[in-house]
Amino acid sequence: MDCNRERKIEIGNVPDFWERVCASGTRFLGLDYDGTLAPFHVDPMQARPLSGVLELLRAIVAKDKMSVAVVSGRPVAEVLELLENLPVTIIGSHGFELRRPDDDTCIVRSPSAEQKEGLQKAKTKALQRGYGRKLEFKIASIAMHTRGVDARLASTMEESMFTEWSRLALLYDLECRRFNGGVEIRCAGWHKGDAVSELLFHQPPGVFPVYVGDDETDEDAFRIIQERGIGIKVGTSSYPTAAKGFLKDCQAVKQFLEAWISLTCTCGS
Ligand SMILES: O=P(O)(O)OC[C@H]1O[C@H](O[C@H]2O[C@H](CO)[C@@H](O)[C@H](O)[C@H]2O)[C@H](O)[C@@H](O)[C@@H]1O
Repeated sequence: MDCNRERKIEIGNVPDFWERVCASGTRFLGLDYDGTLAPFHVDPMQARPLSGVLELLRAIVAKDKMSVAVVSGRPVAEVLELLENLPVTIIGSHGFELRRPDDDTCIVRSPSAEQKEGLQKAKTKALQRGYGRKLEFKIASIAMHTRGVDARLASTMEESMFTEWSRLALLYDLECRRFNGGVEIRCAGWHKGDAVSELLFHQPPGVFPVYVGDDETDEDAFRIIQERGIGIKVGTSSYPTAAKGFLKDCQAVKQFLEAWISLTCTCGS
């Protein structure tokens, strides 16, 4: 990896981003997966990082594997497969799973009995509507995917499940959230932001956190770090965001990673 060439993509809305990162003694980088490291694809297991991104991640991890984490709504096992077993901390299932780079075991937060009952009812509701083939079952949530579905039908599906699942959420300590390409009902009380906060607790005091993500679920992480670091939103926002900076798309994220590497080479990590 060429460390000597300066490559600094501009971070929208934060013109002094690289100066601020460089001025910090230690940094932590949190990266969302879908829509951030990998462009969307109708088939979730075909959503691969852009060419060259895995190599960049390997270089960042080789420098300091404890200062970076991939934070996803996907199960850890899927992220690990898509990242070709990259030895990096992975937070999966919106924070409910954690896998450390040196440990094959995955730490899982279990939903309560009440939440499990609610998820079961949520499954039944979706099956009754005939959406079974669009469901994804995870440790603490059920997602209904609509990518690839005709836009009007997708909207009908999303609205109906959002309404039904929101009712159930109130009764079973769950929450219903929209995401890019569907709707998800998931356990309340823990999210990406909490999981990132837990990781930061084990970082050196004064660490400067940067978090890059594209989706509504990343807002929890943006909020957690906003007082002490910088959240970067990928793409344009159709809702208010707690991120301070912006990157256009996954290609821009790749350029960001290149700049991050050259930065840690020139001003230390
Ligand atoms: O937190 P993320 O890493 O952004 O994960 C969010 C969801 O990503 C996956 O779904 C999304 O990407 C798929 C592949 O491009 C796409 O088909 C789908 O429409 C997107 O919503 C994943 O399947 C979900 O489990 C994650 O929650």
